[in-house]
Amino acid sequence: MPQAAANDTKLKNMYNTKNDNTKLPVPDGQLVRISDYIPQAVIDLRYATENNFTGKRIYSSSEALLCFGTVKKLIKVQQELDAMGLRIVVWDAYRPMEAQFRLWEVCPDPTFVADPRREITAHARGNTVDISLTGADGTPVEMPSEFDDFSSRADRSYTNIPENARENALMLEKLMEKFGFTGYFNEWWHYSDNEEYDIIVR
Ligand SMILES: C[C@@H](N)C(=O)N[C@H](C)C(=O)O
Ligand SMILES: [Zn+2]
Repeated sequence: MPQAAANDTKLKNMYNTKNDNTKLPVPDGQLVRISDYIPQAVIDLRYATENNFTGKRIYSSSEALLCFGTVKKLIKVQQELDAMGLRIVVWDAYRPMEAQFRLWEVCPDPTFVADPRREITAHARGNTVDISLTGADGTPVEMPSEFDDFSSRADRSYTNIPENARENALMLEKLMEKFGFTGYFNEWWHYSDNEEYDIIVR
């Protein structure tokens, strides 16, 4: 069987690894731990640390969660990266609305933080991820800016940045789009799944 078909079969047969004894298929809207399905991913959940633009720990848990439907797409992205010796870095994933309000208090600028008073924001839908890349040994791949660099360096015009950084960000963008994600113009790291799910929070 060709590799791509084998991977699809594996995805279709995927079960919730946490409750494996139940053998129940996981609904696409179920929030699952990314690391359960993509062990190669580097989980660096910044809002679970003080290393973020607020300088405070916003999340009590360091688990990076996404809807299973979105994780299935991210698995395909990682499978292509495997062949290049690269790993995804997850800087943020599911973000509860309370956390969105805390980020908004510190940076009430809708260019860089979605306004939680207006809508259920993208990260709170469980289908949005803040992502970068490392090499196989965890060495960061050069990108246009640091995470949450709230300046024009972060936008997808990819101007006034080193050529390598532009090429790397564009490679990631092409791959994410191939598997059903759309990037947010003002932040090269922020991608939403083109599908939305009826989110099931554990
Ligand atoms: C705060 C930043 N990491 C981010 O995710 N911004 C977008 C616009 C959001 O808040 O949804
Ligand atoms: Zn984001």
